[in-house]
Amino acid sequence: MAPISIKSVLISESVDPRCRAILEENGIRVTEKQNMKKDELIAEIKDYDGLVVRSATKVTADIINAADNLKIIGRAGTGVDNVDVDAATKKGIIVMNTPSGNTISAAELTCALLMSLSRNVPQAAMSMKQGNWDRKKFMGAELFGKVLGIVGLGRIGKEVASRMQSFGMRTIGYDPITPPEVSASWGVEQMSLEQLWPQCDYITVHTPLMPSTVGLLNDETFAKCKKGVKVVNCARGGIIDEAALVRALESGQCGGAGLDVFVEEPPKERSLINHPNVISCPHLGASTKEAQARCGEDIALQIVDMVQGKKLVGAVSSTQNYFSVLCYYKTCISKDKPQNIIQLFSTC
Ligand SMILES: NC(=O)c1ccc[n+]([C@@H]2O[C@H](COP(=O)([O-])OP(=O)(O)OC[C@H]3O[C@@H](n4cnc5c(N)ncnc54)[C@H](O)[C@@H]3O)[C@@H](O)[C@H]2O)c1
Ligand SMILES: O=C(O)[C@H](O)COP(=O)(O)O
Repeated sequence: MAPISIKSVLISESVDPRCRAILEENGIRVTEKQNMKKDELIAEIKDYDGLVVRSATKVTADIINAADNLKIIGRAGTGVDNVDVDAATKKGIIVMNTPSGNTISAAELTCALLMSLSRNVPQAAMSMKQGNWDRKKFMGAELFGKVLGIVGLGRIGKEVASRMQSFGMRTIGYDPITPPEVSASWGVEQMSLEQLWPQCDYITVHTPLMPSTVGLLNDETFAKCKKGVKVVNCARGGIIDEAALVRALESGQCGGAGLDVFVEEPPKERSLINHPNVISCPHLGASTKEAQARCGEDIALQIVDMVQGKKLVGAVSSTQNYFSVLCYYKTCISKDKPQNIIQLFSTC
């Protein structure tokens, strides 16, 4: 690939210091500025060739349109739903992510929420802090022998499956791209969502947020589930419709929810978070030392590879790494024929 000149990079969120160090070692000037207001970003973005973000910076079309010199948007993490990939592609800006860097951390948090839901750990801990000793109220249920439905059998879905199988859970799942024989080799039986909903004691979602996954769990699909099903969302707010979830919790159709992500972050609407059967975290899936070190390092190395004209290999390992692979190739190779990556993916 022809080298791409990147002299200055803005890091707009808390990214591991290795990111800055690697970029600077390679002669790239780095500015770190957190909590920038949208107008500030619009005013300053023209000064940079590269932008490194996590999930909090909303890289909207108006920011991209003001980014006269931007060549790359690097997402130190997985989801790129906070980046207007379409607008970036039209402007010839490459969008890259580091999708495998936080897989294990997100999978481990998902398992922690599943276990916490089964044994009411956060509620019991809170009750103890309040001076109580309530052994009856927090009666739980074993995970052993229960059915876990995994919607989205990519990197994280696969890691969740193997961990929860070790607890004796039966794992079933659905994914429009991962072949059933592949997921079967990791012990996940694939089936249609219609078949999956009524069988699950627990459901966890691990899809990207895109039009086809918004509200995957809604009033209609909750009604198809077992009464008392427990759900976990460590993927993106909105994959489980929040208003439908409140209604399902109120009616008892949903017996509990473990949520790491929300439509609005931080959420202003408190009815979900305050519900006694909801346990929640402030988007902590990738918040481990290890995940942050990997993501910060990976994104810096990927940028340096581009500066040096190297082919992007990095974490690219399967068709599921669609943002890294396709955005890279479509902007570098098919610049004359920009395609909407999300549409392309959802029609695969
Ligand atoms: N909470 C966190 O901090 C955290 C951390 C890492 C990743 N995530 C999020 O987790 C999600 C999954 O990440 P990943 O690395 O496993 O991604 P991945 O690309 O490896 O897997 C996603 C899978 O979802 C499948 N999929 C797409 N549309 C679907 C649909 N309609 N129904 C069922 N499956 C569908 C894809 O085929 C793919 O296999 C992303 O949204 C990501 O942003 C959150
Ligand atoms: O998609 C991701 O990588 C996760 O949601 C993590 O987001 P964060 O980098 O803002 O923690």
